[in-house]
Amino acid sequence: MILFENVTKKYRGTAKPALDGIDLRVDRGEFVFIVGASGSGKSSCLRLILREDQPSAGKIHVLGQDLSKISSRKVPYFRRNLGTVFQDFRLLTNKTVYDNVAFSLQVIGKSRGFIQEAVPDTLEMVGLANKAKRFPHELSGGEQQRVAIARAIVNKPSILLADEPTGNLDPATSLGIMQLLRAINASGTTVVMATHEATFVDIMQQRVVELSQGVVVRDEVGGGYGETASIPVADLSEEGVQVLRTTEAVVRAALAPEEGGDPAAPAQAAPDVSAGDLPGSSPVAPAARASSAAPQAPAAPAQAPAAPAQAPQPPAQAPTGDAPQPIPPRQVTPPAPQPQREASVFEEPRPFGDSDSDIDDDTVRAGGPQARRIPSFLDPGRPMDPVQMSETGSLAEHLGLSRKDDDETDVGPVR
Ligand SMILES: Nc1ncnc2c1ncn2[C@@H]1O[C@H](COP(=O)(O)OP(=O)(O)OP(=O)(O)O)[C@@H](O)[C@H]1O
Repeated sequence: MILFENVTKKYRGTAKPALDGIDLRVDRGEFVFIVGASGSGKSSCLRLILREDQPSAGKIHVLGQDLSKISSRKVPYFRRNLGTVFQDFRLLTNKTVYDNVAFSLQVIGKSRGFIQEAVPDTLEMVGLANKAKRFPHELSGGEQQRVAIARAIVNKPSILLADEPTGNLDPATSLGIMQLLRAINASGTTVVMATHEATFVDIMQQRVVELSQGVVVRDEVGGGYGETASIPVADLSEEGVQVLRTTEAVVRAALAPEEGGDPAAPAQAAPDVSAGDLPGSSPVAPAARASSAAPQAPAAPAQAPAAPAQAPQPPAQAPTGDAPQPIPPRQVTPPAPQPQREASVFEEPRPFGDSDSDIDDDTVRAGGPQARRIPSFLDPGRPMDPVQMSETGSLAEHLGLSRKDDDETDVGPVR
């Protein structure tokens, strides 16, 4: 699907190449993190895949095409197969959410009927069906990134390239974005993501390609960001470390594959971390914080831990002989479950005082005065059937998202 053969990229006026003899193969359906210190060549790599730039030496094939043979005139057609997401969202500020997503289809000449069907479906998929009429400045950062992701996937690209997609987001919001990228990958889209986010890379146990000064120094499946010399350790405050650890506990429980289960299937037992564990929220009980802050410690729950409710899901793809051989997932010990509290890590700040009518009923969880509004497709307990999804190509449908929601009245025709 993506093949780099001895690729070197040297920018004009620079002494050292940004990429130096890279060999890389990414197969269909993979989720690959590209990590490395600032300046190690991650973005250069993505730009070459996108054919925004050409290598100084070596060959690049993407989707079976030799990129050196694609004429400039045909590059836009080639790019229709690739979705891109960036750290800074890059939304059109004078267009609504709906029109931002629709625009990417209009420019490639999709019919009005196609657009009117595809855009609401995709907005549902990213949990923004009820915000179609908003403008970017009326959205939170996480919501803006979800618009950018909707725009990137609305034309069902084979490959999604993400350059630091969570770089401008807080940890809890980033988690929602990672869940979304993972769901998109589970539906069959190959995802290549450049990132500095050690937490997600460590926990998601996907393939990790590490660059150092333009050279691949590590390429492993199920690897972590962890103890790599080329990654700068962030200068975090005590509070920052605490937030990161708390997030790590949440992410581990929500995203890590179950032991012996399918890496593409979401963990069935939601972690017991409430909004109180998240930055900017009220303090939590010491016991809860302690369990979150020490995710590796053996769980010693007072009550029997929640057993996985589902049998392991089938893999999204049959492994190919060319793909790197998976290594067994690392032992992951989620924080000890605590009854009476549900995960609410997907809840984002609601700075604009949304009324309840703004919320899709399907996303409101029953149970208690503080029923949380979690887009159902982001619910870590929600089973996915990637095989079924890939058969129809409709992620929204197989995530159980009905189109009979309030977005039908919310979105208007393309202007
Ligand atoms: N257009 C350019 N002209 C000259 N040098 C460039 C250009 N783009 C990137 N470089 C250099 O190439 C090297 C790799 O840059 P690149 O942006 O690919 O790294 P990166 O790993 O994505 O960094 P970061 O994590 O900071 O985004 C750096 O030394 C950078 O200064």
